[in-house]
Amino acid sequence: MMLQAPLSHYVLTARQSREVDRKTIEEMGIDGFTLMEIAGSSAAKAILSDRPGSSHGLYLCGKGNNAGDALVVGRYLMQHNIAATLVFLSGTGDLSPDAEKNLELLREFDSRNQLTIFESWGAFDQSGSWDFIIDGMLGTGLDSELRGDYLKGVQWANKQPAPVLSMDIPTGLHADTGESMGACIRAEQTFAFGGRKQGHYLEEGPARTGKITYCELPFPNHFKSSCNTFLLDESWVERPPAQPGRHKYASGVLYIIAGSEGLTGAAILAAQSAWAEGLGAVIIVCPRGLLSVYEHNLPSIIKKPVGDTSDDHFKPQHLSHTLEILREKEGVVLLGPGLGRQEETASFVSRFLSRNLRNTVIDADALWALARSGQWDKPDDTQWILTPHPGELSRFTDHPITNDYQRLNFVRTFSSDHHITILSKGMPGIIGTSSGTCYITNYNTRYFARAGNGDVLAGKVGAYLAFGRAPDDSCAGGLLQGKQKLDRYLETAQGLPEPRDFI
Ligand SMILES: NC(=O)C1=CN([C@@H]2O[C@H](COP(=O)(O)OP(=O)(O)OC[C@H]3O[C@@H](n4cnc5c(N)ncnc54)[C@H](O)[C@@H]3O)[C@@H](O)[C@H]2O)[C@H](O)CC1
Ligand SMILES: [K+]
Repeated sequence: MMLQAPLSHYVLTARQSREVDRKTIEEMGIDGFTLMEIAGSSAAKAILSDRPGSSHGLYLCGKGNNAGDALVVGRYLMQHNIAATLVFLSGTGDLSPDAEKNLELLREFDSRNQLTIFESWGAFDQSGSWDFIIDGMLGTGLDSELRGDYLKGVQWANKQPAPVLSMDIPTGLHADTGESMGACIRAEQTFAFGGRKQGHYLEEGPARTGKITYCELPFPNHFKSSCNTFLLDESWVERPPAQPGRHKYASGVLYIIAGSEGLTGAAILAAQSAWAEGLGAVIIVCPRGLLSVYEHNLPSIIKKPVGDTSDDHFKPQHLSHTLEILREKEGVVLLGPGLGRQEETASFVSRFLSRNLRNTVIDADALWALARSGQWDKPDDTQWILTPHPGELSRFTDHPITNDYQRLNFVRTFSSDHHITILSKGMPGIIGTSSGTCYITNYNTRYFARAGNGDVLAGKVGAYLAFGRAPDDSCAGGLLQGKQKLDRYLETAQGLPEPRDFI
C-alpha cells in the first residue's frame, strides 16, 4: 500500500494556502470572517485547556488577517476573564476588513474594562506581566524582510519570559523556505490554520515554530489536491513489526550486495539490521576472499560468494554469477554498504544496475558509483530506492544544494523525473516519490548519515521492501523505526547513538 496521509498532515506552501482560502470563500460561499472565527476559536479553546489559570494575554498584531486571528482569540479568552493588551504595529487605521470587524467586536465584548489598546509600537509602554504573548503580526502574507517596528516587536517578544504562541506561523519565518526574514519569533507553540506550512519544517522552522497544533478549517478536501508534501509521523504510518519473525510476510528475501576489504562492517550491520526485522532469508553476496569474515560474524545469514579467494572487492567479472544468484529466489536487493570506491567496483555497480531487474535499494558507495556514471535511467518495471546523505545527494546534480528548500524541490523533481524513490537524510528527512509527492519528517535524520547508522537504515528499508511494502512506505517504515529507537536512546543515554542502538 502506498502512503496516504490524513488531512491533519498536509503541508502547504503560502500560495497553496491562499489558494484554498480563496476558493473556499469564492466557490463555497464560506466567507473569510467565518474562516477567521473558526481559526481563532479553535486556538482559543486549546489555550484555555493548555494554560489554566491565565489572567492576562498580550497580543502583538500586524494589520492583515493574521492579526484578525489573534483578535478572535482575544475575544474568546476575554469571555473567560483573561484580560487582553493589544499592540498594533501598523496602527488600526489600515486593518484588513475582517481584522477591523474583529477589533470592533472585541471592543463590544469588553464589558469589564479588560481591554487595553496601543495604537503603535512606540506608544506601548512595555510594562506589565502576561501569561502568554500572542503573535499575530504576520502570517502567510509576509513578503519582505522585517524592518522597523516589526523587527523591534519580534526582538522584544523573544526576550520576554512569557511563552509566545504564534498564529499560523511565527512572524518572520518564511512560509515556504523556513528562512528567518531578518528576525523571527521563537514560538513555544504555533497554531497551524487549515494546514501545516512548509516553512514549519525547513531550515529555522523546527526551532522557531515550537509545538505545532493543527486547527482544521472548513476547506473541501478536493481544494487541497494540489498539496504534494505531507508530514510523516508515527500517528498515521503503520509501525514496523516489533518482534522479529512474527511478521505476516515472514517469507521475504533480501539479497545484500555489499562489503569490501576494510568495509565488511557496513555489510554486517546492514545484514543484521534486515535480519532483525524477521525476514525469511537474508542472503549476502560477497567477494569470495571475504567469505570467512561473514561466516564468522553472520551465522544466520546465507552467504553466496562470487569470484576467487583472492577477491576482496566486487569486479565486473562477478556480474554474471551475481545475476545468476539473484535468479534463484524471488526477492529484492540492497546494493552499496561498504562496497568501496575501486574503479572495478564502480564499473561492476554500473553494469549491475543496467541489467538487474530486481527492486533495489541503492545506498552508500553504490550511490557514489551511480552518480559518477550518471546512468539514472533504470530498467523498466524495476523500482529503485536511493538513500543519500547530503554529501551523496549533492553529487546527483551540478547545481549546489545549499538549503532545505532547494533540497526538497530537488528531491521532488529528481525522483519524479526518474521514476524513483529517494530517501534524503538530514533535518528534515525527505522522501521523494515517483509521483512528485514528498514526505518530510519532524525529527533529525542526520543520525543516519553517520557511518554504520546509514547501513542499519538501509537494511531496514531493504527488509520492508522485501516484505512487499511499497517503496515510499518502506522508506517511511525505516525512518520511523529509527525515530522510535532514537527516542528510546535519547531518554536514557548521552552522546550519539551507535549503530547497534538502531538494530
Ligand atoms: N489559511 C487560511 O485560509 C486562513 C488564513 N487566515 C490567516 O490569515 C493569514 C494571512 O493573512 P494576510 O492578510 O494575507 O497576511 P498577513 O496577515 O500575514 O499580513 C499581510 C500584511 O502584512 C504586510 N507585510 C508583509 N510583509 C511585511 C513585513 N516584512 N513587514 C511589515 N508588513 C508586512 C502586507 O503588506 C500586508 O498588509 C494567515 O497566515 C492566517 O493567519 C485567516 O484568518 C483564516 C483563513
Ligand atoms: K504570526
